[in-house]
Amino acid sequence: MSKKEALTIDNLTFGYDKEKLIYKDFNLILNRGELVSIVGSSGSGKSTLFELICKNLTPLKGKINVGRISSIYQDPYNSFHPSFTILEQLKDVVHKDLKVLKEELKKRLDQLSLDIKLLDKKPHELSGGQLQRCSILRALLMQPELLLVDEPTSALDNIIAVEVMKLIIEQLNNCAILLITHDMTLAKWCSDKIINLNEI
Ligand SMILES: Nc1ncnc2c1ncn2[C@@H]1O[C@H](COP(=O)(O)OP(=O)(O)OP(=O)(O)O)[C@@H](O)[C@H]1O
Repeated sequence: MSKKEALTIDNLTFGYDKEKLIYKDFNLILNRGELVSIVGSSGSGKSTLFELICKNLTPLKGKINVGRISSIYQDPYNSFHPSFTILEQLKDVVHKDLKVLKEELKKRLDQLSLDIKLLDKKPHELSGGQLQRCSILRALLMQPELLLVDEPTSALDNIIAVEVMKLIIEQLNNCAILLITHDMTLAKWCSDKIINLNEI
């Protein structure tokens, strides 16, 4: 994998049932700075692709090479530990001195319309939208090479959703983004390339 590549998928073949393949000799190269959207009807294999990239599933054939990944999922309650505050959990993934982290956070909190006081709360004390913005914040602080984004704005209202997508896209200087979405307007607006799994 060259330095500019964040993800390479070579001849991926996979099906939960070997007789019923979801991917057959599927190829994808995603370079840093690119955003590729994955669209397709329900059950077409969008989440399965993320599971394969995260190595939670093993290909039947083919190879996936990937650098440091962070993910933003639809349901943020599953991605935070219920017993710790948001700040404690951000500190754990970022490995930065608290003072340095707080300086960096000040800049990002405004962009995400998040009040600093929320950081001292535990996940269940936040609304779904607030917690989703915290999961976006955490993913961005991790400085991944590949950002996996699954319907990130479904829990947000429209105005915040556009701001949040803009903030995610600003990360393109440093990393590649693979976006799962049902929203074709959003995909057309932000993607370098759209892969329709109904057509592979
Ligand atoms: N753990 C599993 N075991 C067996 N089959 C599965 C498993 N997970 C998903 N599938 C099947 O694999 C296919 C692809 O599922 P996947 O969840 O990747 O689709 P999707 O495109 O993400 O769907 P949606 O848009 O509804 O979230 C579906 O037919 C699904 O029923």
